[in-house]
Amino acid sequence: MTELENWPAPAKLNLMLRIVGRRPDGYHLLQTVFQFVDWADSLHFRWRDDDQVVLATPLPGVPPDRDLTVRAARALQRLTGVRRGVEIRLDKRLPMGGGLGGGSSDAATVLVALNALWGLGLSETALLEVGVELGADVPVFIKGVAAWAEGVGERLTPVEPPQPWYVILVPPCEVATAAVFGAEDLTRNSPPAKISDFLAGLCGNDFLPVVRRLYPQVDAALADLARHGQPRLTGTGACVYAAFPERDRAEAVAAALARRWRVQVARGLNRSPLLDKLAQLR
Ligand SMILES: C[C@@](CO)(OP(=O)(O)O)[C@H](O)COP(=O)(O)OP(=O)(O)OC[C@H]1O[C@@H](n2ccc(N)nc2=O)[C@H](O)[C@@H]1O
Ligand SMILES: Nc1ncnc2c1ncn2[C@@H]1O[C@H](COP(=O)(O)OP(=O)(O)O)[C@@H](O)[C@H]1O
Repeated sequence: MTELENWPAPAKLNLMLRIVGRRPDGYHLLQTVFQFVDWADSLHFRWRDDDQVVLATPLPGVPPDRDLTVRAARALQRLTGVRRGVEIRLDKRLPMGGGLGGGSSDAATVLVALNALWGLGLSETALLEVGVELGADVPVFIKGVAAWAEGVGERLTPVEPPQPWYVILVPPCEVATAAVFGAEDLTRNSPPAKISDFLAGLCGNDFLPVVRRLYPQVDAALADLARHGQPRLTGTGACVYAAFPERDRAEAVAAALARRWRVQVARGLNRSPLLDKLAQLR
């Protein structure tokens, strides 16, 4: 049954990221811009006769009970009391710990898909509340539109930046988000920017110097990419990317870098393919 299959969970890029303060609980207050790309995990569901949530495709290094897909489905069961079970199959294509938000996107897709398929009728606001408990990046994937984000990333304002072709390099390392947030030399007091500053190209990523220092492979990827375009870091990395207006140019740059790096060409998207999949149900 195709409505249970091929639910997309796209990657995001952080087009800028500033750290503008800290909450009393130590969490950092950010300003960031999220845009999706057409590079995605894919999720498939199968109903069960009991009320268990089972992951048929566990990820290396992630106990199934900790997997964000399983946690998302169980959060829906707890919230609504629904007594339905599901087997989840995850085609994992996005690198983990790469700053592409794959785990958060998987969680958002489970929330949106099961809310619809189980007929739970939860509002978007209710889904966003469940989502942010699973991770700060989950809400933007639920909303499914490119956004300027504040707070820890949950206060979202839609934006429509250009949708270029990106060359994304995947360095062979995972960045420990908590360690980078905890680095002594991290800038934590950037002056708040405005959306117009971002649109004028004035904002970078405050994590860049720290991640370059701690992860030589990220530093090398940025240097290689700089020979072809303007390199940027997504989130806390490890992935780095550069934008090109033409697909052909992006493909040529990717080909030049492929000997040394895992590389992916992807189109920027201001609307998530998850919204299109959901619309097909209606
Ligand atoms: C930096 C961003 C930008 O999109 O993404 P990634 O690079 O991870 O994709 C996100 O804000 C990542 O948010 P989230 O996905 O919730 O972070 P987690 O890995 O759960 O956080 C790990 C740890 O980092 C610290 N942390 C995280 C977020 C935040 N705003 N302030 C923090 O201080 C906390 O110590 C937290 O326990
Ligand atoms: N379904 C999932 N996909 C990816 N990572 C997951 C998932 N569930 C839990 N995780 C955990 O979340 C961590 C961060 O994953 P991910 O979202 O891919 O990276 P990032 O936060 O850097 O963008 C992983 O290293 C893994 O331990």
